[in-house]
Amino acid sequence: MKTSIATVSISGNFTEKLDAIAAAGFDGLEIFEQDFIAHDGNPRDVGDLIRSKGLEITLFQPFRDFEALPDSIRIKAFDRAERKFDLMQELGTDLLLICSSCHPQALGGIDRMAQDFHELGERAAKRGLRVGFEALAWGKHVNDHRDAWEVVRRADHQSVGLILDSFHTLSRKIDPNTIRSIPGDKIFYIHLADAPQIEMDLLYWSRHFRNMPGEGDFDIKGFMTAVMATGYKGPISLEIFNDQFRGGNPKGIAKDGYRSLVALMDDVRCRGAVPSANVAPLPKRQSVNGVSFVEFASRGAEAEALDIMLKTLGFVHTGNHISKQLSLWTQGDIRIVVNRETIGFASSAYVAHGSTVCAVGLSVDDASDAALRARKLGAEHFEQPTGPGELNIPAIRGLSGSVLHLVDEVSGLSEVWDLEFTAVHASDHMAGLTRIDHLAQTMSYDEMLSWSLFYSTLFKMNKSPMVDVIDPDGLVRSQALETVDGAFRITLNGAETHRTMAGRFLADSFGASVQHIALASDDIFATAKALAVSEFEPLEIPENYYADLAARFDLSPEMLSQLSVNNILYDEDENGSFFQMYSKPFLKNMFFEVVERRRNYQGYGAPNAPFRIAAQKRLLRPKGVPKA
Ligand SMILES: O=C(O)c1ccc(O)c(O)c1
Ligand SMILES: [Mg+2]
Repeated sequence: MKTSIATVSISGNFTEKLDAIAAAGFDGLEIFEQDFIAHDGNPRDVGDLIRSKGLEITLFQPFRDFEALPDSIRIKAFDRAERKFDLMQELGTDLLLICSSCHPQALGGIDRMAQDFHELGERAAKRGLRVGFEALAWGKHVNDHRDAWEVVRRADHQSVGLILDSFHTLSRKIDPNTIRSIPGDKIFYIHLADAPQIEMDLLYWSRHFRNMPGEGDFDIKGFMTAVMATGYKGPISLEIFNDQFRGGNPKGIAKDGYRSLVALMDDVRCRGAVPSANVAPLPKRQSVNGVSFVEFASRGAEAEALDIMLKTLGFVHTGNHISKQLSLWTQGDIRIVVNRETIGFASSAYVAHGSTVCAVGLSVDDASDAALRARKLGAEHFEQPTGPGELNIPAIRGLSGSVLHLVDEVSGLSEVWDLEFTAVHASDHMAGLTRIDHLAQTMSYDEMLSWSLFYSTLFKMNKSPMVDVIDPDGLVRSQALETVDGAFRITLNGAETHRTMAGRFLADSFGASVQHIALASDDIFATAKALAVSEFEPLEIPENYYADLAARFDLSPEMLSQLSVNNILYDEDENGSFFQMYSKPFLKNMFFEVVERRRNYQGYGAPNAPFRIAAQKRLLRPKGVPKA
């Protein structure tokens, strides 16, 4: 099974596209005609250049408005095709994609189209070339792969086949299982693209919003499983028209594409649809059992401020590292490490970003398998020298080069705390915080698809629908990913302007990172009481908010007054209710959140975000100072 990608999917000039595609690991590429025309090299040299990078040209496309034209312009269409055949022979590729006609004069008629394709097949065969017919979702007469197949079937020529494109089939909600009855050897090529489920004009949706398999909402696995059932053995190729990607980093986008394709083929293989010899299996996707630890890189006064914040949140400084300047703070199952080292990875993270979450430990069933899967999907391995008595925990690079450690029980890695840390204080005077409910990572909006693909391909995690978070100074988009049991939750918050709280954090910390950590309590009112004793200062929520709560929900006066006295925010969904309390912002716009989920509430309190952000911004922007 060959992997391929269309040049149109990648940003940059032609050479940058080729380099990025080769570096990502693809077997081949399809030349999108515009990219070739804009390039200044002759076709023979372009072909040689591509092959010198170890890539095959799997297809040339698109050839438009060919079939079922009236006689007056039909001859010209065949002449155009001959010119493209010349070009393909120079380039060194044998397959031309013909997309269904949008020509205003196209006549339609299955047999007329089939006749045209038969004749074109004859001409292609003379040169050892082939043509494939793809139904555009907005084609004038053919806009459904079943009709395109009927044309190909009636053309009855060995050099004429069908090209399927997941976007055109799934955007029109055509059942992909209709593909199963097409003979695999008559399918010449597969285009794969996902897309967010939005109601819009098909052409506009396709040309601007496609994304990598797994990044959108289409059932790409169902589509691919049906394709594989036909016995199809040709290339699978990404064809992604996306405005963000056009302006993105070529290498990063190519890498995401490869990751999405490899993960997809492995998922399809797991469904038994691909002979296992065809695709090497990846170690299986694992769930995440929770956040094992969060590590901050910090120094001096900022580290002191962090210590104080942890203390007021009821954490206890329980241990110090045997050889490094690492202090461990614990509460319930939560571990927070403050790293004050002046050499090594955390120190570099501090120099680059200031005080920051430099590492996160995720607890999984099999850490080395999880690390191997990640590396096979293109994640960067991380290792740093270990001192005497220290364990080498499998790790990969995550957001902005931070480190994601994978910790399991099997290999004794979870005992690192006993082995590497000496006890300082016994844990007492806790505020009832039990575990990390979720980590919130802030990034630029352009990075969101990439990181959501990262988590969903590495681990067994589901995406929630994206929500808009209204900041007084702009919009922030938020995408949550969570394991089925909710043991690990992460929210990705995408900022587009530096004026939002998220955008300011991004600018101040020179890159994406964890902006807040939500800590779970089983009884938020008891926690609030304990936190008052430890002098925790909650973010103050205005009375207007509580007056609105009284109008929106059926809450008792006692409950409303308890919420208001404790500055606790409230939300509910059909499964349960949610309570949230925030810290004031500290360091560079970071903060903690305390949450209680009752029954089976699944969200993150998105309706409360505008009020929380406004309250935080009141503290960050002194009164009377005009906004920037
Ligand atoms: O948007 C288009 O015109 C277009 C062209 C070629 C394709 O393969 C395709 O899927 C769409
Ligand atoms: Mg296509």
